[in-house]
Amino acid sequence: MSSVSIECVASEGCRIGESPVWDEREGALLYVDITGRKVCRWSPVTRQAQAIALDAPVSSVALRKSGDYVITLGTRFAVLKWKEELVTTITQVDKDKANTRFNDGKVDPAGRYFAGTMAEEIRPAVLERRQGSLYTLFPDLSVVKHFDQVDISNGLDWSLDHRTFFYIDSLSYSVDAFDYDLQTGKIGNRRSIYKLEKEESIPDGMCIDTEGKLWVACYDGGRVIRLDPETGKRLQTVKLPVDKTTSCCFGGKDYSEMFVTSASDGMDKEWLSRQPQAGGIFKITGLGVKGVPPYPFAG
Ligand SMILES: O=C(O)[C@H](O)[C@@H](O)[C@H](O)[C@H](O)CO
Ligand SMILES: [Zn+2]
Repeated sequence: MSSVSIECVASEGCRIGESPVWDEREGALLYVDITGRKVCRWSPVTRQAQAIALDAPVSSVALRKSGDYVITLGTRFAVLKWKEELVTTITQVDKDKANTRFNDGKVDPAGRYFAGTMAEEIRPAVLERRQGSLYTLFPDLSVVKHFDQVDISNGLDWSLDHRTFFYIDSLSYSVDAFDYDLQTGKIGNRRSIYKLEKEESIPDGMCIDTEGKLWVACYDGGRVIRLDPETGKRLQTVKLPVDKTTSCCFGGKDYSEMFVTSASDGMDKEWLSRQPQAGGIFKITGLGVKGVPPYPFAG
């Protein structure tokens, strides 16, 4: 066994850190602070994070083939030009809903941007239920809704053979799988592959490693867990020094390091004083596995 070590690399304290993505072109880690309304880019060279402030909750960020980034902002898909600090709306979803916003999103192996919505939270994990939907933004900029009735649309990724889509609706306390058609982007045959145990609390963001195993950040569980989607067994638990771990991705050299985002919203003074790194970004080394580079949006 290699020895796992954990370091807090950015302690600026996100309100809800989310959507970590390794940007190989820049050699930097992208992430968002949803309620802090910022897209951030952390450089391992300067050990500093730059941030762009936005006018609405920004819940995910993804690479774009032609350069720039794409983001989910409020209920909009948008383009973010980093240097110009310019946001251009692509399209809006949930037009029939007054109180929703996008949450987690990720690009599929064919360059389609998947992202889901949820009702605005009254406080963490407390919200009007079944208001969310899962959407895809296609490279031609059309949008398809896959299903509705989602509580908190969250982590997503694809199997290494691209034939399975993994998805988390947090309040189901389950990690689900769908059959995936890479040609069309269609999903079907939903089933649960893992139910969280009590102390693991709420499943949030996730990513896949090069052995096809899933890593799930457990919100209020203070950990990431590694799951075998074939057997439904948990293979490993890595505990972090903060409770509100929200998402994870691989990055750094050869995608051999894991980055974990966290949140501080919903913590009182006493809780925050026990966990001063809440809202920080953590780097885990020595896991002995690598990740899959993120796919860029093809539109
Ligand atoms: O990080 C996210 O995905 C949500 O935006 C958060 O609000 C939490 O996950 C949620 O509160 C716990 O389920
Ligand atoms: Zn999340």
